[in-house]
Amino acid sequence: MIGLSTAAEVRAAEDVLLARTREGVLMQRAATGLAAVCLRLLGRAHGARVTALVGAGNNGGDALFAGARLAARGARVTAVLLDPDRAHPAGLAALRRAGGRVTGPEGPDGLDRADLVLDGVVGTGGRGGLRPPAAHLAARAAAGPGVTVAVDVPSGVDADTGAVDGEAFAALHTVTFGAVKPGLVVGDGRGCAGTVHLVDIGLGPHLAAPRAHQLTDADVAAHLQPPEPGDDKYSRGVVGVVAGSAVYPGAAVLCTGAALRTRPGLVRYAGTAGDGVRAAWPEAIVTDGRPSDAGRVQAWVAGPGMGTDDDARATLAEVLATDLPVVVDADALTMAAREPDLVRDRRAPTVLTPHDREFARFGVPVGADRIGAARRLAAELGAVVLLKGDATVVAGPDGTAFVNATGTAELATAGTGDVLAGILGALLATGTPPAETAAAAAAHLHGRTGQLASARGPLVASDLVRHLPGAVGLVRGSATGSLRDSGA
Ligand SMILES: NC(=O)C1=CN([C@@H]2O[C@H](COP(=O)(O)OP(=O)(O)OC[C@H]3O[C@@H](n4cnc5c(N)ncnc54)[C@H](OP(=O)(O)O)[C@@H]3O)[C@@H](O)[C@H]2O)[C@@H](O)CC1
Ligand SMILES: [K+]
Repeated sequence: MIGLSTAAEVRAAEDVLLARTREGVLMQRAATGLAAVCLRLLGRAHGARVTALVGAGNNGGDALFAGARLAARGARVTAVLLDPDRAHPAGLAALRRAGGRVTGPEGPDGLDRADLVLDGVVGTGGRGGLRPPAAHLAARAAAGPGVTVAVDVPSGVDADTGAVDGEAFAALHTVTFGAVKPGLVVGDGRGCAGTVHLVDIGLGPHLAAPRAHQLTDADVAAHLQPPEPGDDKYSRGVVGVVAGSAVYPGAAVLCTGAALRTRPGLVRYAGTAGDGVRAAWPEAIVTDGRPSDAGRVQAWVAGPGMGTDDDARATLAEVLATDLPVVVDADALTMAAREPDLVRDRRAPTVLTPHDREFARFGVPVGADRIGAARRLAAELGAVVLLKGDATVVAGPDGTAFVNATGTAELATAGTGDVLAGILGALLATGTPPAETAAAAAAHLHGRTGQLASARGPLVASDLVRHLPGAVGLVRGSATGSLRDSGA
């Protein structure tokens, strides 16, 4: 699990460490790690052209010291000082000693010929979008040929929320220090940060326990264990699905299939799309009656394609009145937004899975702080909120949050939400992980499935169902190191 630490949490840990280390040690650690990543990206130092955009704070200091290291290895480094009178004095001296050139914001900056552009305008001390002329230089860097590398945080991005209020530096890579900040992996900040590289500067023991996390394949694999010799269809979790309708059985078919393919135990379906489900999934146990006719289940998935009429409302209320975990998706969200008391403070876990428009029906639009928004609704309803997006956010009522790392734009197509709901039902049915962890694991697996299903071209939702067993295998395999990266 990767902890996501806010700027204040990082600063508090830095303060403890600064008091115990010689002056400048932390910045040297940061600059050394930054220069090492730049060298890897450049492939060579000698003759490489590097332009560093340098603000007046310590973020600029990091860029200057890293520039000095690159210059000492033969790179042609130009530092563009945005506020020449306030540039980090020791960093500036080091760059000059190493043979780097220095110019003001109006001077010759080499941006249009640079092999690499370092963004040291502003880091965790920033407020709001970039000011001119930094905004102008950032736009030129993005349009130029150089690899763009943000120092700690892309300037203009809110390190805690990922909000961009105005202009921000568009980085292909971000080298961040001490801990990954939430703003690098969520919201608009995710798009500005590119690939995130974490440099250890020794903060670990001093960091407060993070309240937000990213799961890795290894974390998710722990919830996708193969069956053991004593397992049977009941011990692997029985999922109940209320979804779809006679006219639109598709959602029921996708949701049921996803639950079956995630953990092939037992799926019971109750509703008017029974014929469609029987035809597609003979493995499912189908009743055309009410949820109470379905037999014993361990978690319910309610909502995809079920409609919002009186009958659908009664079905949803019946499921929510049980003491079982319930996934509230799609049409069920519309009904829950009308009547929040249906879901508020149930004793068993409830997981709501809104996209932005569904979220707004609960009263307040998502806004730029997606983690904050999910936490607010989760606390208000006493439920887990899974807020869908490029980087899906999960929040529990106690504020524990997760940001998904495996999302792909290919998942933005009809029916993929029905598949996610089915995966989530399967992971909730065993009741082992806390519901927010199960929801985060479901989002992770859904993303991995999307990556797999779109490896050779665009996907449709039923491709996801077909690729689920492969994705489960991929996640398990990556976790033991036999396949691909860690998934973070
Ligand atoms: N502490 C440590 O030991 C370590 C810290 N480290 C590093 O320090 C960084 C934090 O440094 P920091 O606190 O000095 O603030 P920083 O991010 O440089 O910004 C302040 C400057 O930005 C300016 N500015 C603000 N908003 C702006 C905007 N929208 N657009 C343009 N400018 C804007 C603001 O201007 P002012 O408002 O004062 O006019 C001020 O000049 C951290 O991210 C990491 O890189 C590492 O070396 C590890 C050890
Ligand atoms: K920066």
